[in-house]
Amino acid sequence: MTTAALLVAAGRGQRAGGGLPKQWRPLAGRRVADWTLSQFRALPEIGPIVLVLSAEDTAAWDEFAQDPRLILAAGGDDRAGSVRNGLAALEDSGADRVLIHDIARPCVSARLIRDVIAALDHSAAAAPGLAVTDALWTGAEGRVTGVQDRSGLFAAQTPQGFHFDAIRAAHAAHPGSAADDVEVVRAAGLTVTIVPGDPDNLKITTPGDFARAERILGQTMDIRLGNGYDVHRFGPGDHVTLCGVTVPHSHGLVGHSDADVGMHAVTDAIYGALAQGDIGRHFPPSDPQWKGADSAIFLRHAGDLSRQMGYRISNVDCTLVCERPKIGPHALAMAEAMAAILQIPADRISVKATTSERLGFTGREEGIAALATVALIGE
Ligand SMILES: Nc1ccn([C@@H]2O[C@H](COP(=O)(O)OP(=O)(O)OP(=O)(O)O)[C@@H](O)[C@H]2O)c(=O)n1
Ligand SMILES: C[C@](O)(CO)[C@H](O)COP(=O)(O)O
Repeated sequence: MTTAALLVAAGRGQRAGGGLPKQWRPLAGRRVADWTLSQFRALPEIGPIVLVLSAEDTAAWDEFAQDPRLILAAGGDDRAGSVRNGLAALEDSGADRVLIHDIARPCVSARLIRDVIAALDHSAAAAPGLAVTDALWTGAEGRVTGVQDRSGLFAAQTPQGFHFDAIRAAHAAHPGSAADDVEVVRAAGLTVTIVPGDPDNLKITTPGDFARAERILGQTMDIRLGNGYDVHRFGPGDHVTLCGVTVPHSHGLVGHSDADVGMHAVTDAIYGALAQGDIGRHFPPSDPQWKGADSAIFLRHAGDLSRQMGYRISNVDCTLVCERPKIGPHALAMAEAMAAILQIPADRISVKATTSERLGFTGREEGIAALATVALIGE
């Protein structure tokens, strides 16, 4: 079975205000759309992802066209039109099932997505619904005019899941507007299974919803910290390599690789945050192929592993401990070198130095020590 995700992101977000359409506005450190996308990307059960964009959002088209995982489709006049265009874009993708989701629901959980997929094993259509728990009134001109029986009422959420042929046929047979895709398949005579919804899976609709979504995402943020420490002794030579930068010096550093003590500490901090051992485990010093190796290989591996495990590097702080050489004039270049390897902005990396007041092995200039801390954030 191949399950596709179809994310509708072509709305203008007029009720949310704020100038920019709501899906492109920041939320807890990323854009709303990035949160939603990353929830689907992270699940191995999800195959192709269609992102439906408005023709007006030209910067988004340029940005997402670079992403090989995504199929882009143009938005329609309303949500249903956007869904139809997204389904057409999936025609040759081999998808048997599709989950249709509002990009404006960034707090969707992996649990909910999986529950909808599981329900599709025994139903051609399944969607999350929240049983209404508040009393319901009718009202006019600011006054209650009546009460409404709430029994059997549900608030509809997304992702709404369907067998692909069924939803394609239903939309073709009912090409008008509809509040959601459940309405479309019901008009085509399908039975829809209700999966328990999630109160946190709100649709950002009005300005106040941003603060609520931020609180929810803040609570569920998966943050991992790691530390790294390394030491290399001085030996003969005329330069040292520190955090990827060649610094002229009266001695070199001795090691199995290029002895880049700073980069080793940062690499170990990333492995530590991921609970994936240390450099020695991934690149054993007993293995001759790493003799004199460029430590960028180690750091790149740790950065790639972090992405594969679903974490982005939030920031890195590295301290070099030595009397000499002076680090300050090279600190920015060091941050930039490691940022290029890790594919993160240079202002998320700090390299600084301290002496040990001529105490101990660093004080006696027998070698250089390095400490590093990293923070990883689950995507
Ligand atoms: N022509 C449209 C209209 C809506 N949507 C998408 O449908 C989802 C649910 O719609 P809604 O919350 O109403 O979003 P907007 O239409 O952007 O909001 P508003 O009605 O306030 O303008 C959103 O992810 C929105 O981007 C879409 O892809 N194409
Ligand atoms: C699809 C939906 O999110 C289910 O609750 C909802 O129908 C979208 O409604 P809107 O009027 O487009 O916000």
